[in-house]
Amino acid sequence: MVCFLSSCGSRKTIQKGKLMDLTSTVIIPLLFGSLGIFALFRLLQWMRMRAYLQEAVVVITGATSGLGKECAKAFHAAGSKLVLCGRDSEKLKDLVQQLSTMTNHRKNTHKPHTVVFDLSDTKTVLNAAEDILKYLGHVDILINNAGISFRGAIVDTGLDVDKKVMETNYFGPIALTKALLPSMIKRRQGHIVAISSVQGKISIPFRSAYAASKHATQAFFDCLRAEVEQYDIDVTVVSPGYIQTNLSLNAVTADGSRYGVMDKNTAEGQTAAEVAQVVLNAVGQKKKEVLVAGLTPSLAVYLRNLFPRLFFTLMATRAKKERKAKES
Ligand SMILES: NC(=O)C1=CN([C@@H]2O[C@H](COP(=O)(O)OP(=O)(O)OC[C@H]3O[C@@H](n4cnc5c(N)ncnc54)[C@H](OP(=O)(O)O)[C@@H]3O)[C@@H](O)[C@H]2O)C=CC1
Ligand SMILES: CCCCCCCCCCCCCCCC(=O)OCC(=O)COP(=O)(O)O
Repeated sequence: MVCFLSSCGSRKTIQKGKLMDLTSTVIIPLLFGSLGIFALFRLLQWMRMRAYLQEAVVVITGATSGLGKECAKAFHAAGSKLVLCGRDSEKLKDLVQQLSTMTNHRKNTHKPHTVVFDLSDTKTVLNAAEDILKYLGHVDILINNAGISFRGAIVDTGLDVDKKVMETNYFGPIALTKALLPSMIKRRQGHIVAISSVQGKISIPFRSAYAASKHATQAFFDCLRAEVEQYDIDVTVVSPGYIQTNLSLNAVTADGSRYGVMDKNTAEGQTAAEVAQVVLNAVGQKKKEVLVAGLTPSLAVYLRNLFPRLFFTLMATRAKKERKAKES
């Protein structure tokens, strides 16, 4: 019996030794090897992204404010050649001045070009596209960022207001995209980005024109992605939740006037600089779509798709509550 116990003990010791051998000869080298390969892969991915953005001709609409302005800073710092678009030439000049003071010692930065046009006027959009191609020869990355929001009840809203939001958020960006697309197809190279919204995936009360324009944006650029893949052109749709910008201040209301209120959700949203970094990385990694939102807006998207009846009930309750708050 004593002899049996001692043989058991020594077998356990041998097994323990074998396990330690296996850990030191196989598991640890395998673990470190995999970590090394992963780190190398990420480094190569990062280098490829940096090379892609450096010297790329990047057109950004709505560069005078909020997310567009922060995207301008992020892409400028990455060494891209910018074409900054906006309606206000003074604001664009100020931004160029601001960018010229941002130095990046490790990168060659470029003085941006500016183009002034109104997205809701298709003729000026087409002229702008012509000018961009004339002066820069080609566009590598188009960031359709400019947009306006809306606040109002459908029953009170004139069709001219719906059209204005649609012109700015949908027809303007698609006109610019269509005008630049043939040159991208010819070069078999290009990247088109649409800054949509969580409201391109869900619809909330008193945002009809805005949510409709963002749903149309999502649909158009999803179709485009499929159609241009054969020409090696990439399409990225970015869907942010609330961002701390002037979007609510600049929103139009049912009668076409400016809303002029900084909403609590907007003021408490993500910073525009944070979202601009997400846009930069999404473009660098050629992502097809990105949802960049807090917990509630993100869950709302899943709820809309998985439990639509519950989502519709919640939205109806929200509409009643908001109407009551307005009346009191
Ligand atoms: N802020 C938020 O919570 C969210 C924003 N987004 C989207 O982000 C994008 C940027 O908006 P954001 O930075 O937040 O808002 P801002 O109001 O701060 O910026 C909007 C930009 O769009 C430009 N713009 C508006 N109308 C026109 C027009 N007719 N022609 C040309 N340019 C125009 C503005 O120019 P100007 O200075 O001349 O007015 C401004 O540069 C929009 O597409 C918006 O829908 C998406 C989700 C959330
Ligand atoms: C924690 C459990 C949550 C479960 C989900 C309940 C669903 C509640 C509804 C939430 C609605 C979220 C709306 C998000 C809207 C949004 O992020 O929009 C981004 C914008 O484009 C903002 O534009 P706006 O003009 O509306 O300020």
